[in-house]
Amino acid sequence: MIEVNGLTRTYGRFTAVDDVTFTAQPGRVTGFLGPNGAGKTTTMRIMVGLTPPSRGSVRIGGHDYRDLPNPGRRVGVLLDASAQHAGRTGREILTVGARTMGLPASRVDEMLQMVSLTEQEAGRRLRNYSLGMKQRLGIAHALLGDPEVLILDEPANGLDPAGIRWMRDLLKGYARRGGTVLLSSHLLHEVELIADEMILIGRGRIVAQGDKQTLLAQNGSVSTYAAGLDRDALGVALQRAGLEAAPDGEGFRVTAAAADIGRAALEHGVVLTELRNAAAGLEDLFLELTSDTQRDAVAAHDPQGAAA
Ligand SMILES: Nc1ncnc2c1ncn2[C@@H]1O[C@H](COP(=O)(O)OP(=O)(O)OP(=O)(O)O)[C@@H](O)[C@H]1O
Repeated sequence: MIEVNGLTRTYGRFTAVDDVTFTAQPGRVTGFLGPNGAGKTTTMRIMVGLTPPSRGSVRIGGHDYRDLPNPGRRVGVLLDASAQHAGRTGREILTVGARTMGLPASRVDEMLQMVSLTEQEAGRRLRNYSLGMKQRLGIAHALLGDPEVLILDEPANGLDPAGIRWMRDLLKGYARRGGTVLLSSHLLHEVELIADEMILIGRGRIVAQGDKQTLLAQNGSVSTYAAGLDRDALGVALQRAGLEAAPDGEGFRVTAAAADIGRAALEHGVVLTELRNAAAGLEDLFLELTSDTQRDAVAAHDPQGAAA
């Protein structure tokens, strides 16, 4: 388990991480999601003792990371896949890691196999690795000591679609076996499919957290598109049922569940031709919650403003 409590990091007068509190539970994949510069990397660096916090604390399995005698056996870390000796081969990097952790050399082959790096690729120097290969090696390095906690910063970066699916299955399996996974991303779709829990961060502050359903429900995203054979009659039926409806194309966007709309239509003898979930979804929620922290907010919503 990772427990982050009131974590704050300032640089001069700038606050990069602002009173961040959350828990990543064993058996779950927790996604740490936020736009560029939101404070994800800084938070993760503090977790593993690379950056001191200005305030607050992080406990991993009840301990401060720096107090762990053989940290690689407890916590697998991938912060920057390029932050290894560029002149070493992939195999050498894993071998050094295995020796430091007191693991048998056979573990290196197991890991290379697990991340699908071939014998030939493992013999290449890191400086000649593609970004995706570096990520695979970084994941192998994080998993080397069979730790119970994984902290991964943008692990999907540079992976192709098949690689992303592979990583998703790997991390889900790891969590299913009781591991704690915290992974960051600035891309919602990468996190959405893999994370059981999501922590949304913007400008150093947590703006929302919970599982997908909770996040959507908390933010009142119940919205249904409804259309009927007789548009006016449907409008009257919705109004009489006290449902909030806004005209949208041939039908209405209604702030109500499909069952309530169906009932209203039935009561007034209106034939429905379309009834579907029109909730904005997590993407919109993510952009909305972090809107004042998105540097491209104006350009994205106001193309003319962007051109001006
Ligand atoms: N050593 C430092 N000195 C000054 N500012 C820093 C330092 N390290 C990080 N920052 C600032 O803190 C903010 C958060 O950066 P961080 O790298 O944690 O963001 P991030 O969420 O990981 O972003 P990205 O998705 O772009 O990787 C940024 O504005 C960054 O410039």
